Amino acid sequence: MTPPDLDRTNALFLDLDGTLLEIAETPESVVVPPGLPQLLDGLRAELGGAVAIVTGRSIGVVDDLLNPFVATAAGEHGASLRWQDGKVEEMPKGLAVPEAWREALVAAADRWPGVLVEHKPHGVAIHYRLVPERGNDVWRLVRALVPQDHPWFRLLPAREAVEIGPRAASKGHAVEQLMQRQPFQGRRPIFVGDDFTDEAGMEAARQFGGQGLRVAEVFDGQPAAVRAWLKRGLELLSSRNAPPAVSAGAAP
Ligand SMILES: O=P(O)(O)OC[C@H]1O[C@H](O[C@H]2O[C@H](CO)[C@@H](O)[C@H](O)[C@H]2O)[C@H](O)[C@@H](O)[C@@H]1O
Repeated sequence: MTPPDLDRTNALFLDLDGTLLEIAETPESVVVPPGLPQLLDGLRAELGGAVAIVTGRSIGVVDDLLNPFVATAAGEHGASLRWQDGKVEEMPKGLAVPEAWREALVAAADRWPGVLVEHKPHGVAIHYRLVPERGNDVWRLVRALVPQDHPWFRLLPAREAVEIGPRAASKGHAVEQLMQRQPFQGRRPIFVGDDFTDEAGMEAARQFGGQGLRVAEVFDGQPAAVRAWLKRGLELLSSRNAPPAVSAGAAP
């Protein structure tokens, strides 16, 4: 499948890791390609503001990574939502994983060199990319901590990681929320993602008459190809907006 040409009726919902950014060995070692913040800013200007980052990262980390671009964003898989006017909503407010779980994960990471714990305001991720052979131990531990029927929290499989986060949060719900307000309302959403948690975002985009694009299927698994598509999209949108060229000698 080839990705669609962007047009002015679109809204963009973009996942970060594995979609806009190449996967790195650790969460901190991702590299933001030069020009990406400016590319996102240009798209936002051409799409009347309708560009959102929908990610598992916290919104604070998104700001650090994409600086100086300050995104409309859903962070922690939809547990927090920042609207275009900068207002942040937490869903549900004040809910964070129990300290005892964080401590158990940190203690395990101390015992298992290479296993990393990433704390977030609502949730926590535990990564085993550096030591894939620890994957089973990590999963056993988180399953013991978080019962399947826990009323508030649930496990989310991630790429060489597993996360514990609020049960009520989902990227699909985040897209639904954003689509109900300007500047997204009434547009045709395109959600681009690479991971299990992105599927709900893609489904929500389809429900609103748009598309969900899987990086593996549409972009050969390459974030660079996603960025190239966005760059072409920006050129297309800007050229359609440009005043018609006047050839020499033509009437003004
Ligand atoms: O929703 P996303 O924007 O795709 O974020 C999902 C998680 O991405 C990060 O972890 C993943 O990327 C790391 C850097 O490339 C990689 O080292 C790790 O193995 C991946 O699981 C991030 O650290 C998490 O907080 C996000 O939830």
